[in-house]
Amino acid sequence: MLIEFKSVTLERSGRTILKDLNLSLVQHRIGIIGDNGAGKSSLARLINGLLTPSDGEVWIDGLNIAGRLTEVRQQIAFVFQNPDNQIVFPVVDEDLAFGLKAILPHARDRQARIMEVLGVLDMQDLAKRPVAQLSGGQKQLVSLAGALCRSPKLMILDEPTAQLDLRYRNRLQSILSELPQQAIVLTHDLAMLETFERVLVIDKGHVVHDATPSVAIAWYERRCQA
Ligand SMILES: Nc1ncnc2c1ncn2[C@@H]1O[C@H](COP(=O)(O)OP(=O)(O)OP(=O)(O)O)[C@@H](O)[C@H]1O
Repeated sequence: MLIEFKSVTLERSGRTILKDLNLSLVQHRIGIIGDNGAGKSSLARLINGLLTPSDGEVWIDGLNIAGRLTEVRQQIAFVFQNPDNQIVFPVVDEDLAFGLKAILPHARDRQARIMEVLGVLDMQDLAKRPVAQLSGGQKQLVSLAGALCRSPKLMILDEPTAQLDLRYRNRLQSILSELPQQAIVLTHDLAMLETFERVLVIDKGHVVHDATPSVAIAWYERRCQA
């Protein structure tokens, strides 16, 4: 997908969060890094219409997303930093099935898809578990499974490794490397992005660096040491 920010400014509660952003995002793997509060999540939420620009426009594949939110959200899966924002139903497979209802009308097909994706994540044993009994990392994986089940055109992952142990963090990295879809990853786990095509550094609502991972990460690390 081609995601374009055209002179986008975002204000919330009277504060300018993002200022006059002009961006064209088309690469298969894009990382977004920056300090806490820099504006990464806000930028990502503009892409699927969870936030609306105060000024300017966000376009996807040549069309302004304003007024096309249902269509845009069918194509873009957003995995939130806090999985509690995403998981609605009390049992894992019920929650995953709900997200699939519009795509797979037959319960048997939904269950097959769910077990396939849980298998990829090596977490089939969680299918019948109550969500309330899951650890933070397991909930993060259920959110990820929900996104993968729907095979969206674009996945936006906000801090996907924040609660994962090393084994699952590495598994996520390998899943991402094989995922056919486009992905935008917001993270403080800089090593995750080494194989990406492009990394943006956000600071105080501006894109302050935009380069290949090795260049952008080295720039950001130097800046953090200064
Ligand atoms: N509802 C809101 N009203 C006012 N300001 C907000 C609101 N939500 C977020 N902000 C502010 O917007 C700024 C950017 O927040 P955002 O969550 O986009 O940052 P981030 O780069 O994703 O941070 P982190 O790495 O800590 O997740 C922060 O200063 C935050 O306090």
